Amino acid sequence: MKQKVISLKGVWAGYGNNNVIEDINFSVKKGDFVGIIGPNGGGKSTLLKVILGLITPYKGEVKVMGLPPEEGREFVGWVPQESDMDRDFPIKVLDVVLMGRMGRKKLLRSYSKEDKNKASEALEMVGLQNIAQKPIGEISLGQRQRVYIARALAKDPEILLLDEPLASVDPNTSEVIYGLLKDLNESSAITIVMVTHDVGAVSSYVKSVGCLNRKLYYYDEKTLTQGMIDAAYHCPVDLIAHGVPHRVLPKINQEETKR
Ligand SMILES: Nc1ncnc2c1ncn2[C@@H]1O[C@H](COP(=O)(O)OP(=O)(O)OP(=O)(O)O)[C@@H](O)[C@H]1O
Repeated sequence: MKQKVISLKGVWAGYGNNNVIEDINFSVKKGDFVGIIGPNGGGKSTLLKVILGLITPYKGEVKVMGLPPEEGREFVGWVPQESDMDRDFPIKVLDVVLMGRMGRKKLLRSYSKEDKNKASEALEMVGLQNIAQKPIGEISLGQRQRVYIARALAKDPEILLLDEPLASVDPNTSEVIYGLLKDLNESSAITIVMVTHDVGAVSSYVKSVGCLNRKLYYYDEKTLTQGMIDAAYHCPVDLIAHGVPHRVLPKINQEETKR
């Protein structure tokens, strides 16, 4: 049986008195590619932060690589949501990727030759080695997203967590990046958990899916049922998006849609 690399048991978490996610029971096996979808404010980012140990749950247990998340995140590459950045900030693409190496040791230190090699390899993996010396503010949004993925890969992660990596990226670039993630998952056996609003991408690229709206509807299967979607969104959502038909949606069972 494949090793569980992430495991959450009876996890409740939120901010102050605002409980956001409820009774989450969820595990991810090595080599899986999990897509997490759900409505705005449903708690998707919160779930990722719990896995990273950035938020301590009110109750329940979280393990990453069999360790408490603060220790397990040593093995996790993290691609956060694109945030506003100062385009004039004088930092080069390679410097951004090198930052991924800092997470490996708690102490600040200067970069070693190995760090520099790993950063260059990561840039090569995302096809951007040719712009290593460009200022980060001068590249496109799609390239920047690939740089952030390279920063996560520079850490040599076992697990990659991505929070809507392709929000506001054009469809062609999205396809390239999803293809890259699929390849990393298949050829480098990196386990991936990706939050996305892109149901079409979920249907084409991931191996298992979950819907999160305070509660997680996840059955460790390749199929996403209309029942799961309706339960999470509390309203019918058309799964057949972006012209990608029936990849994950089995024939809708009338009984299930009524549930
Ligand atoms: N730092 C914070 N402090 C207080 N409340 C927060 C904080 N971050 C998120 N929340 C609240 O927690 C709830 C869930 O937010 P979260 O970002 O996890 O949802 P999400 O599913 O990722 O949403 P989206 O799809 O819009 O990114 C929201 O009501 C949000 O306002």
